[in-house]
Order: sequence, then structure tokens, then C-alpha cells
Amino acid sequence: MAVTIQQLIKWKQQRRSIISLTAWDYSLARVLDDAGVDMILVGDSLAMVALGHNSTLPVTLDQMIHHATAVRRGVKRALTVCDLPFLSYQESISQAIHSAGRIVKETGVTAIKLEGGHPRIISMVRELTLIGIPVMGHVGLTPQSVNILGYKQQGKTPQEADRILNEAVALAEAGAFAIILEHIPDDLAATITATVPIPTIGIGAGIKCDGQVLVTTDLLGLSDRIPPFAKAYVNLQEIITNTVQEFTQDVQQGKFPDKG
Ligand SMILES: Nc1nc(=O)c2c([nH]1)NC[C@@H]1CN(c3ccc(C(=O)N[C@@H](CCC(=O)O)C(=O)O)cc3)CN21
Ligand SMILES: CC(C)C(=O)C(=O)O
Ligand SMILES: [Mg+2]
Repeated sequence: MAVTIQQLIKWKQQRRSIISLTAWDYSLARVLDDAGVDMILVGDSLAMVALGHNSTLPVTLDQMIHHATAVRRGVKRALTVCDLPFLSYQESISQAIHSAGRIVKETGVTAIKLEGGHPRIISMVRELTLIGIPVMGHVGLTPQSVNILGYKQQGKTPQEADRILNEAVALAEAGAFAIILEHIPDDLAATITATVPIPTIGIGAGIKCDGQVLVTTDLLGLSDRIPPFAKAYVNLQEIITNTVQEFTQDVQQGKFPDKG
């Protein structure tokens, strides 16, 4: 059965952790979906891990749509969400509707995600939800603001923590179906999770969130560097290197292809 927004809320109530990972093409999406990942995010981090940029800022709406279309073809069960990239929504509510609408129409993903919790963003969430586009929020460290925030942990002072909690509450009230909590103290993530009725998905936000997400190259050991809160469960770079060396040897020694 395909994962729905209602299912995510049920899982929060049942304390069944929601498993989420990022994907940027068909092959990876297919494997993640088969492995039982609940929510697949076409994150704008693909700018860094698939395209080689040094921040998420350069990726365009057309590029996100190109990748999300490929991901969608590989997914049968997971709820698929696509990030709205930098400057595809910040200008106005009508820009947000136009960009989110293009993503949903052209890719077939179920929902979009946007960053921040300022009143303008809250209005966008309300409008998008009203016209039938499910929205996931994202607070704490918001990488599209890297040139202001850096990649440092957010919400360390009581005032900042209070602001982030209020943003999460406002996102939920505006109709967001879930919220990403990125790189904030564990106790703040726990408070937010206990306060809002919608699922919180943490990345660098401790174990008290309703689910966890990682950038998939970090999980698999394919990133050139990983954030302090991520964990490589396997070293795919090493496995790929060894495999390529084995193939090279076999070809050099005339062992591949096999003689017919
Ligand atoms: N591969 C990858 N994984 C991610 O989780 C990820 C991306 N890329 N790209 C977009 C953002 C950027 N993220 C990051 C990147 C670096 C740190 C990091 O190194 N933080 C350190 C140093 C911060 C500083 O002082 O600049 C820290 O101790 O918080 C944290 C989050 C999370 N997101
Ligand atoms: C890490 C997740 C939350 C994200 O926004 C991304 O991959 O772009
Ligand atoms: Mg993102």
C-alpha cells in the first residue's frame, strides 16, 4: 500500500518511527523504495551530492523537476516529496504556487517542501495547502540561508529556541503535513515533537523526533564530507573502488568477458 499523509500522522500517534532518505534518480529511488523507506525526498542537496556544487543555492526548478520525474518512476510505495529550490518561492505567494504546481503536475510527486517559518512562508503554506498541494516545513538549520547562518547548529539560545518552536507551531497551524527539524538541540526537537500534532522528521535533531532523514550519500559512504550528525553505515566508495579494480584486472588479464 502506498504511504499517505494520513498514514504518517497515524505513525506519529503510534510512535512508529518514520524512515526517510533522499534520492535524485530512478535507480536509487527504486532500491530505497524496495527497501521499505517510507518517505523519499528529492532534496535540493542533490545540488551538492549529484551535481557537485558547494551549496544548495545553484540548483534550478527545472533541474529539480528533471530529477524528481526520474525518482518518481522508481517509487511504488513511498510518499515522494520534492524540495522547492532557492528563489523558486521566496519572491511571492504566486511564485510559490507556480513552482509547486509545476512540480506536482510535471513530476507526479505528492508533496513539496520549503524552508523557514517567517510569516510570509506561513502564508505560502496556507495557500498551497488550500489549493491541494501538501507542504512539508523545514526549520532550524535551513541550508538555503547558508550565507547568513553557515552550517552551525541553530536554536542554542532560549530566544532562538522559542522562535523555532513558534515557527513549527505556525507551520502546523497553516496546514503543513510534517516538519523537518535540522541541526537543533535534542531537547528543543523533543519539545517541538511533543507540541505539534504533525510528524517531525529529524536530521541532527536527536532521537525524540517522529522520524529520521539523512542525505543518502552520507548513509552509504559516498559523500566527500559528511555533517557531524550523519553516519555512514557502509563505505560504498571503497566497495566501488575495489570492484572497479577487480574489473580492470579481469579485463587486463583477458578473464572478462568470458570466452564463449
Ligand atoms: N551530504 C550532505 N549531507 C547533509 O546533511 C547536507 C548536505 N549535504 N547539504 C545540505 C545541508 C548542509 N548540511 C550540513 C553541512 C555541514 C555541517 C557541519 O559541518 N556543521 C559543523 C560545522 C559548522 C560550521 O561552523 O560551519 C557543526 O559542528 O555544526 C552541518 C550540516 C546538512 N545538509
Ligand atoms: C536533508 C533534507 C532534509 C533536505 O532538505 C535535502 O536533502 O535537501
Ligand atoms: Mg533541502
